[in-house]
Amino acid sequence: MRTVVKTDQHIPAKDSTSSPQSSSNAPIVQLRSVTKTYNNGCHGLLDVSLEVKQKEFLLITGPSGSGKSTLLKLLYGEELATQGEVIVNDCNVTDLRGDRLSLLRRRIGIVFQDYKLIPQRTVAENVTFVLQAQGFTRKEIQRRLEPTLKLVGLLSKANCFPDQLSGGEQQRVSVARAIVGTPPLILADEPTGNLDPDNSWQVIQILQKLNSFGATVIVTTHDEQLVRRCNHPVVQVCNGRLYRK
Ligand SMILES: Nc1ncnc2c1ncn2[C@@H]1O[C@H](COP(=O)(O)OP(=O)(O)OP(=O)(O)O)[C@@H](O)[C@H]1O
Repeated sequence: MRTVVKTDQHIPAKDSTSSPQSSSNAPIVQLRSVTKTYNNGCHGLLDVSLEVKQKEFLLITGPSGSGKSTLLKLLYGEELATQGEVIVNDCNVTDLRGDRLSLLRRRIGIVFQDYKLIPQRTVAENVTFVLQAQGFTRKEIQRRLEPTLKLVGLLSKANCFPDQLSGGEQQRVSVARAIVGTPPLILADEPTGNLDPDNSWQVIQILQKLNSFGATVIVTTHDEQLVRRCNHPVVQVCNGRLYRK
């Protein structure tokens, strides 16, 4: 059996005024004594500290309602911490608004649990939509599209619409959309939540490939079997508190 250790006692936090990190061993994500209390008084996270180094592949596990999604949402500024500091790419996310928050999000690929695909757009359009919004040239978009669809095994489905795809295929479109801009940080919220074991493993392998190319990957899952199969570092969230497994 694995030992469970409270991370908020064991994971060091760095000074918030530190200069930009350049070493590949530098943290890309830091949570320092973070508490998130929602407006209705519900605690999403309680006094959580965590450091994730560049190029790490971290799994966040825990039961439904424990705080996994809250943790990821704090990292891309969808939710703001009630207390503590959330540092991503040397930026204090709590202080970011407007353009500066958009800039940070461009450097984060997000795989949503419910895919969030646009039903009226094809696979190719769903994947390239974000690049267009970010001002990539048409040539650059075309250069990126084919290898990305190939990587997720959907080249032959480029012109299909989401409702013509299986759940696993739709999830892989959402993975393609998250990675096509080659972000240094990928956050995947239950990317295998609705998938069978084969499709789940396929998605994990795609994320592992991106990780081998240098991306930091953080994946939430409640699938203990998948956690054992992956053999990556794991932290567990229980009732809003974080433990290292
Ligand atoms: N917008 C919100 N307003 C109020 N409470 C919320 C909100 N979002 C989440 N919560 C609460 O915060 C706690 C953590 O929720 P969160 O979605 O982070 O859990 P989770 O571990 O991701 O769950 P699941 O595995 O079911 O997705 C839960 O008690 C939830 O009810």
